[in-house]
Amino acid sequence: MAACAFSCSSAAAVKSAVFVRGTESLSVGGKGGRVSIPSTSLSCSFKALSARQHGHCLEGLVKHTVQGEGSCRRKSMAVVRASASETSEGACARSYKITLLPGDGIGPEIMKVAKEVLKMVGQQEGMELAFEEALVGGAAIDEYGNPLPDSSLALCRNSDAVLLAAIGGYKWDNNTAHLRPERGLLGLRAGLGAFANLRPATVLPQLVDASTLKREVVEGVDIMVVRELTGGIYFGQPKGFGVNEAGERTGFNTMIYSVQEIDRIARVAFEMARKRRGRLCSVDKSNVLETSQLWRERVTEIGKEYPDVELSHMYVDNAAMQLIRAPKQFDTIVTGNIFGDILSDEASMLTGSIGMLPSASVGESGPGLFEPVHGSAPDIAGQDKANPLAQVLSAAMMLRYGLNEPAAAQRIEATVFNVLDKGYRTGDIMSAGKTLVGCAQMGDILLHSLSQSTESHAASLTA
Ligand SMILES: NC(=O)c1ccc[n+]([C@@H]2O[C@H](COP(=O)([O-])OP(=O)(O)OC[C@H]3O[C@@H](n4cnc5c(N)ncnc54)[C@H](O)[C@@H]3O)[C@@H](O)[C@H]2O)c1
Ligand SMILES: CC(C)[C@H](C(=O)O)[C@@H](O)C(=O)O
Repeated sequence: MAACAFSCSSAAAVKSAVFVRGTESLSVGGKGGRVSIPSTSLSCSFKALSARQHGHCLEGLVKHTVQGEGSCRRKSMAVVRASASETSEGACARSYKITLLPGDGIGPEIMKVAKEVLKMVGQQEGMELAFEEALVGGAAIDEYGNPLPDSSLALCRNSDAVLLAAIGGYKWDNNTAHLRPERGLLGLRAGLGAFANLRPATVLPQLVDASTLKREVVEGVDIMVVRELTGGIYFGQPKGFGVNEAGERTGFNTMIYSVQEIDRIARVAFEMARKRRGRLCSVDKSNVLETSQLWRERVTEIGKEYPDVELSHMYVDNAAMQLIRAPKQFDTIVTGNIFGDILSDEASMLTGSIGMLPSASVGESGPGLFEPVHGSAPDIAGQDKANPLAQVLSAAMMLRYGLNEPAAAQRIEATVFNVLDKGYRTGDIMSAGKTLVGCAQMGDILLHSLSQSTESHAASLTA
């Protein structure tokens, strides 16, 4: 596994113009936090969030430790990795262990595309990518009677990054709770400590008309939803089924957040907002819920550390409405687990399709988890109709946020951009005058376009 060090100052260390615009650097975990998302300058921070020189780099997201200025110069980047090996060209190869979790439904179809794209971009960027696959969700229930076998979690934990497709399907919908695919996903997120879920919703110019909303409403939308992922009502105890005084069956869950859980996700969100357009909207239901009252109080308190970020608060019901009414008012949104689940799905429709939205889930230590926002789409599984772009873009987020390989990430994003520019569309984003393709064909087109990409071409899209 890669233990790396890097210190780069490259114009080619790309700022993505497309999907994570302006979010080049982000430290997770607050003061003393251990995860840093790479910046355009590819220097890392640790402890003091503002100390973005070189020095400490994250242990955590990529389990890397900085060892000083790189001695291997590749293209315009100075990169050194403890495990770097010499390639036949004498260039430094960075080695990464990536666990792939294809999961269920359309998962295997879209993962196949993403894997091929990663293989090609790995060659182009001089990375050694070692892939291992494991079962999770329904596929793991079928094989092992467990939606998250210990072996799958162990493999993930021992990776540099985890790329998940999606889990779930009709077949397992009536299983008892511990034998549901969703339980595997939640266990994975918790098991990796991936508490911060970054869900960008960016309307690409090519897809403005794919949205069900009016062009003038969605054009230019660029929102980052920062969703708390390992707390709240999803994990609160007690939960279960019972019987009330009238003898009726009941079901109950507990929505609970601790100060520490709120503070750390708030810091992630403030950092994110600071790197974007400097506006953070915290979404809660503090007019009703005590959990939300604490949430609002703590977010306001943490906000004092970020005087440069404009903080606002909004009730979740209003936020759901405002996202449709005037989505451009939002820059960065921070919210709890269940509100984030719902709002990010809603935000996906601004962009045309949930099939376009990637996500990154990161924690204070351990590898990050990268997955599309969408589910296993059982209604179209096995029909070659799935849009693989959210999966491919999740792979790009993995490269940028999980492996600190922004040039490779940007190369993928530019390729997606190009393919859309040329008019290729899967069914979910199809519009008049465009060319309808299936999942596999979209993969072939991506590979063809990627094979023709050059660094200068990729960089020109971000200029
Ligand atoms: N992260 C995950 O693994 C995840 C996320 C959400 C839902 N799920 C699970 O997925 C299953 C189905 O859930 P659902 O139907 O509510 O949500 P879904 O996201 O799977 O599908 C919703 C709709 O969007 C379409 N869609 C989704 N992804 C698409 C893609 N890449 N290309 C084209 N169309 C796409 C589907 O065909 C469907 O019509 C459930 O078992 C659910 O628990 C898993
Ligand atoms: C499948 C389910 C557990 C999951 C969630 O609710 O978090 C999904 O909806 C998502 O958004 O990734």
